[in-house]
Amino acid sequence: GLSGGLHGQKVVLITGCSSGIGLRIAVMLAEDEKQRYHVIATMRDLKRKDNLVKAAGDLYSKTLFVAELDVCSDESVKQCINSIKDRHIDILISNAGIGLVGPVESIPMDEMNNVFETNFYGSVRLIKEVMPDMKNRRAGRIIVISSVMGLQGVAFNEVYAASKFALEGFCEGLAAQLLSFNVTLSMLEPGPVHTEFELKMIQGMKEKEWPSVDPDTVNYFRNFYLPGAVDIFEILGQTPDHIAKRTMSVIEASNPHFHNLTNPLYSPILALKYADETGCLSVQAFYCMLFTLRPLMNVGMPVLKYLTFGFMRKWRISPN
Ligand SMILES: NC(=O)C1=CN([C@@H]2O[C@H](COP(=O)(O)OP(=O)(O)OC[C@H]3O[C@@H](n4cnc5c(N)ncnc54)[C@H](OP(=O)(O)O)[C@@H]3O)[C@@H](O)[C@H]2O)C=CC1
Ligand SMILES: CC1=C(/C=C/C(C)=C/C=C/C(C)=C/C=O)C(C)(C)CCC1
Repeated sequence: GLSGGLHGQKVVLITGCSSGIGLRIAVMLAEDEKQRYHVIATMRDLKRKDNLVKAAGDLYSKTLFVAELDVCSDESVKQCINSIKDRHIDILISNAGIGLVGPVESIPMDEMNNVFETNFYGSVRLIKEVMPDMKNRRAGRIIVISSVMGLQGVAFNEVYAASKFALEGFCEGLAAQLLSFNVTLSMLEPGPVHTEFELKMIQGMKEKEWPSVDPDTVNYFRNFYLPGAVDIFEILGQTPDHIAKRTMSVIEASNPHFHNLTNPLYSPILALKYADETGCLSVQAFYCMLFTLRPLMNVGMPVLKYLTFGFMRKWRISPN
């Protein structure tokens, strides 16, 4: 069965565990020395479970169990939650998500819908199904994998950022409501993380044609944004392991925070938004870093490095 593990074990359900961050969180919790967690690692397509099963090794069927769950389907979510003993979930980790990069004018509306259906409604659907039981029991933890792009937009990622902004707004309201039921809700806001997400975001974009987009925009995207994004991942990229450790510390905290930014090197970029309430500072700085500084003298990235490493080095903070 999916649950009914050792006495006193916490039941954890995680979405999107076929790869990346979800896979690492599932395995790390299953590897807990004190075996405190009964992990239900879910994915939409069980044919993709091999990497997870291999990473879990001996723990598969001991502390880690695999189940099917597609966050885009009401039926799939209900079926999975109903299959759990007493529908009892102590810790819910909403991780499943997809990226979307490229000039807005080239993206069909149904692709935008799919991103919202997965990243926003996918989390909403899951939380809506699990939350009433947590409220009833007056206990529970919900952790949502958001993104720095849930707090600050990035050029050519408009729709992805919007889906994560939506999630942040939804969860900020809910977190306050849930406190009176002793249920905590926390967001994780990672910057770039080396997963399949990165491959899809960068590799997948290099060969792509943009027939319906004007040449200037295509030029900005291909020759300014993409190399910039490659640099950002190279300079700031974290491992899924880092995000899993951070998730673990949120789970174990007695009073978990609502926002949990995982990458101290990204914080100075985010600080631009909060340093100037008119919004001009961050919009202008992004414009300069992306379109003017970088190509002119190839100083865009040094500026970024100064913003991040320059400020942070003296406090000896590293991305991993
Ligand atoms: N990598 C990064 O730079 C960052 C990622 N994030 C967020 O982290 C989360 C995990 O992404 P990451 O591990 O990097 O990327 P991956 O692409 O490696 O993993 C995404 C996971 O989500 C799953 N998924 C997609 N659609 C659905 C669905 N409808 N139902 C269930 N599962 C689904 C994928 O399954 P399948 O294998 O079937 O496609 C996969 O298991 C996402 O929410 C992402 O937005 C946040 C900040 C930075
Ligand atoms: C190119 C470029 C940028 C790109 C940032 C990127 C690419 C961030 C990626 C974040 C991810 C992948 C989050 C996932 O959820 C900045 C710093 C905004 C400004 C300078 C130029």
